[in-house]
Amino acid sequence: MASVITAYKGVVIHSLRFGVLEVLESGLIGANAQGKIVYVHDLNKVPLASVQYDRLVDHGRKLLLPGFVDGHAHAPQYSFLGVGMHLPLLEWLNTYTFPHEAKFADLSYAKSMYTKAVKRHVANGTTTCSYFATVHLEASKALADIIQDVGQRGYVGKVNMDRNATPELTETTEESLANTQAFVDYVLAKKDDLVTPVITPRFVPSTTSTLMHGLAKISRKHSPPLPVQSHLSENKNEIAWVKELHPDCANYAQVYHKHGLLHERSYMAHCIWCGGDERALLQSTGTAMIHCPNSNFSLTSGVLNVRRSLREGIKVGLGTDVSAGYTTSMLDAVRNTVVASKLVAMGHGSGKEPADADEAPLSYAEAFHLATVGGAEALSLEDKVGNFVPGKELDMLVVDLTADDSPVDEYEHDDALHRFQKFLFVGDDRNITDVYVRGRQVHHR
Ligand SMILES: O=c1[nH]c(=O)c2nc[nH]c2[nH]1
Ligand SMILES: [Zn+2]
Repeated sequence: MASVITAYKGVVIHSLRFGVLEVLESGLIGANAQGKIVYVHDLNKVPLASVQYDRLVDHGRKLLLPGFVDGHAHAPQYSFLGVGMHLPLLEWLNTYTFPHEAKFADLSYAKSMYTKAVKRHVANGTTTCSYFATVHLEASKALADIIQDVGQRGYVGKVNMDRNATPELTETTEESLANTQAFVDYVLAKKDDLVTPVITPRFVPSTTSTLMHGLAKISRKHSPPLPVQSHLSENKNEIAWVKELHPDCANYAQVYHKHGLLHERSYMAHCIWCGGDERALLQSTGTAMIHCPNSNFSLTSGVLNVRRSLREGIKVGLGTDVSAGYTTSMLDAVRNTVVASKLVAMGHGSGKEPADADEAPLSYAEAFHLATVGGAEALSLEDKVGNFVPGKELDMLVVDLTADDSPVDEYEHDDALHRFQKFLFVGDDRNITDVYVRGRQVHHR
């Protein structure tokens, strides 16, 4: 029997290629009962009467956009979102992050905080999110359960730390590996491909060589390997510390590589200060960068030259980095990506190379591509999400610029692209009326 098709009518805007948007003023997206996109039509060319569907949802002048992919967020850090923005990385970790993360030993506290965090990300239009949990096994399992209950597409990792953490957060190497294996087994036993376990060494200073080797082994036991997420070259003091800990390695990225942690399903937050050799290593291993500009400004870490990384063939996605970044909103990541690229264009990029000052800033279409398709590529989800290409799954936002409490005004002279730009730069979660993941509605306001 043919699958039931639901057709969504509205103003369809999505990114086909870097900087290339498709805009359908009168668009129609069809999805089957499994949530797969079966067609996208331009109703100015194809009459509605000729299209097959079982149910029509008419969103009128509302925008239909692909959901955002947040490539890097710390779910426990939602508990102090907006606090501590006056400190640089290492001081911020010791003063705020570690004490707050220690509280996730308490499972009922963890469940309550993780529920708030995941719902807030979804309400802001993040249909796919890659989360760090904490070192705690039970709380990490609870985060995976909550992502599944809410219906978000989630990548989730139990964090590993067996050195240079506070006593409450320091695991033994054996415990860290055993609990990671238990976490992976727990998530895979769900047999739900919306929830994926991720190997999550916090960063080089907090993981010993033995632990890094063991984690790589857990990842590479699978084919394709389990995803690996971590932090790389964020802050100059952090980089100097890594050099002290691993004097035999030429650079920071080389430490992960030497331990087997860079492969086609690895993605690293920040990468601000990566030199040419490190970037070449990321490119050749298929490791993606997750650009988190709000975090990079907030912790005074630096400014990544995104266009150069893309030109060199490195996959780039965007992240909020909650709560070194002070919002769950990927709209903010889009805006700050544009701002960071303008700083680079004005010669203020980090790890400067002569070409920096000639770099063109990123356009809104390019930044939106990174927040959707780029993130999907970074997480190896490009065959499933990122845009509305038939065969992919329907992860979609319905955006109403005329919502009662909308922060945006629209006028008769605003065409679809003007309205889209207004949402990107002025809109917020009040404009996001509905969120769908794999064709299932997971949020409505
Ligand atoms: O932005 C960051 N957030 C963190 O929690 C963290 N841990 C190590 N390095 C980090 N960077
Ligand atoms: Zn982070």
